[in-house]
Amino acid sequence: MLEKLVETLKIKNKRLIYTEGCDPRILEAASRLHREGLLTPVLVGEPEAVRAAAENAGFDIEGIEIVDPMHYDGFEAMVDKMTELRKGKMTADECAAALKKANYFGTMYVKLGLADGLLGGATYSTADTVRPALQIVKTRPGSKIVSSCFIMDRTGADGKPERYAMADCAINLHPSAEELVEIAVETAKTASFFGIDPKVALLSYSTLGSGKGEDVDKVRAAAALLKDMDLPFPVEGELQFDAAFAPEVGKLKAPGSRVAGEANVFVFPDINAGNIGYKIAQRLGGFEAVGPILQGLAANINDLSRGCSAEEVYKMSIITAGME
Ligand SMILES: CC(C)(COP(=O)(O)OP(=O)(O)OC[C@H]1O[C@@H](n2cnc3c(N)ncnc32)[C@H](O)[C@@H]1OP(=O)(O)O)[C@@H](O)C(=O)NCCC(=O)NCCS
Ligand SMILES: CC(=O)OP(=O)(O)O
Repeated sequence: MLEKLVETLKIKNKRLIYTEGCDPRILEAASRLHREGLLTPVLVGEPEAVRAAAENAGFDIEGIEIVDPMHYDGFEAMVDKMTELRKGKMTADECAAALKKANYFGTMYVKLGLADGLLGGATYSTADTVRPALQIVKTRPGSKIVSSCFIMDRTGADGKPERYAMADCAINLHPSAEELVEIAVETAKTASFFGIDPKVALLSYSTLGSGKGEDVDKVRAAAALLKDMDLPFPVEGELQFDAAFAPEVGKLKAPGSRVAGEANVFVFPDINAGNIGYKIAQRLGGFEAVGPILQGLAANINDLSRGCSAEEVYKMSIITAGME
């Protein structure tokens, strides 16, 4: 999955800042990435505390840079820059207070070009990891919203690898039809990057008019907008998950559809469905969930699930540093 990115990283020597420098999973992944020469980790935290945490957990962080917001030489300049960026929205005092925290400090570190990317969320919630990025880094040109997707991987019962993309499981609470369109397009791009030939299903509790309700109307509207666009991949909606995924149900409920029964990119109608859905696939379905990979942000910043493993931190580090 990550071969392409690993090769890029070996050449580029990217700096990645971690907002939770004392977390054992972060320390394990950072130590491994440093040892393998894939990137230059920068850990945020009080240096003695970070070193003690590494020693307790048994990871070698010799030679890894540690930055402490409370004793950072460029702190005043950082406050001034953030105050300028947040003009009319946050005062200088509010920016100074925010920057004492690792999530805001790390985000400004990236904004100032001192690191190429940021990975956080091993202990910070998604909201606290993503909000500084939304406020300071903002969306990249051409994107109206930041969204997210998970790449879901497992080896099937027949021994063959299975890979799907699921979105938006982490950021947008109640996306509008237009926002679902943007989420679908961005997720298809992310899926392609990870080797999926996208067939996009817009999920619902209804298949092509079998159920009624405002939520169905929203998903139908998004599907109609997508079908009117000149996209290089097929889209279908609204579809129930069984109609999207199971070939025999797809044929029955949506005959003639190019996506039904074969979908590999699943766009959920809202964050309730998305977050619950990906965690069910992960915990009951045995899928490895890599993400949430942020889409539409003007910098390489990613979140982790607090339930992540060190291996997931390692993979998300490679994705965060390596994706353009
Ligand atoms: C992402 C999230 C934290 C933003 O919420 P918030 O901070 O209350 O949002 P606000 O409306 O106050 O907006 C804060 C800023 O972010 C921007 N913003 C909010 N959502 C955005 C989005 N999806 N894309 C781009 N920008 C966004 C706003 O424009 C605003 O910018 P400004 O301060 O410069 O005007 C919120 O949508 C959220 O909590 N999402 C769910 C997170 C979660 O719990 N996930 C489940 C586990 S993964
Ligand atoms: C993505 C996600 O659900 O994150 P967390 O488990 O940290 O809430």
